[in-house]
Amino acid sequence: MTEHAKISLNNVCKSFGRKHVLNNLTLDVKAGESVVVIGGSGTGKSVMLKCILGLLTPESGEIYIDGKQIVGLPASEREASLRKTGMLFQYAALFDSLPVWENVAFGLIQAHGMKRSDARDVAIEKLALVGLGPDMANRNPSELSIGMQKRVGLARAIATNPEIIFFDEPTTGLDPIMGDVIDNLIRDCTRHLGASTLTISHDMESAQKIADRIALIYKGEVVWVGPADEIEHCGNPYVEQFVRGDIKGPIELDILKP
Ligand SMILES: Nc1ncnc2c1ncn2[C@@H]1O[C@H](COP(=O)(O)OP(=O)(O)OP(=O)(O)O)[C@@H](O)[C@H]1O
Repeated sequence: MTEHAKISLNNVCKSFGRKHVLNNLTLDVKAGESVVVIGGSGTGKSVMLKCILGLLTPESGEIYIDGKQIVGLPASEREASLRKTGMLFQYAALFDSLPVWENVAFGLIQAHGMKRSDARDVAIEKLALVGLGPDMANRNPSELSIGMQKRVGLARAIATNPEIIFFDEPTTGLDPIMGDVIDNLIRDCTRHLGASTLTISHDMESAQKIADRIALIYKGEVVWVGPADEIEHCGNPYVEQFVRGDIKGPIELDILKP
């Protein structure tokens, strides 16, 4: 594990039957750093995130969260490490049965035992950080646009002031302008908190906006990792093909195989 890494994956392998999805995947996120993992469909990005969140168990390798190795730990100990993290899911994944403020305050009340009235105050403060006024607090999530739901999801992800935040395809399903708004909010909110973030994305433009470093994964391996502003001129053939969106190059599409 790299010194000061907040998240560290070391030679992580995960297969389903004979299909090797993660192949010795190694990646670090340092304190205060934003790392975006990009890659095509089916390259293992979600499986990587599920291994970190303990929803899948790798066959081998180690995963450290803030220095603590979590693979193979009993659920209660793993959950204790994950309590210092926040997460924004792909489609915000809000509870329709709860008003907006309670969605934001959910972790504060359930995992941190905060009094409901205090948690509501924190929720309103976090909603303000993502540009939503107190009039939103009692609304039902199903009344909101997708962009607003993403903002609520972001407010929830930062509600506990987590040191580590995971973002799963944060701009998927948004128009380019709303995508840009969400990218800016992600960048500003996470910098404001000093959080370390790991984001998975298909979207190069979004990755370049929010990342300090970008990692490209292909067939469950990191084939390039480097500073976001170097990606366009790095000379790596996998990156060049991905950036150009070209069919020709070392990246094979399963769908084109005979
Ligand atoms: N529970 C599972 N059982 C069997 N195979 C799985 C399971 N979960 C994922 N896979 C396979 O693992 C591979 C990687 O999937 P993953 O969802 O990580 O891709 P991804 O890079 O996140 O793609 P996308 O960007 O399309 O979401 C795929 O071939 C997928 O079918």
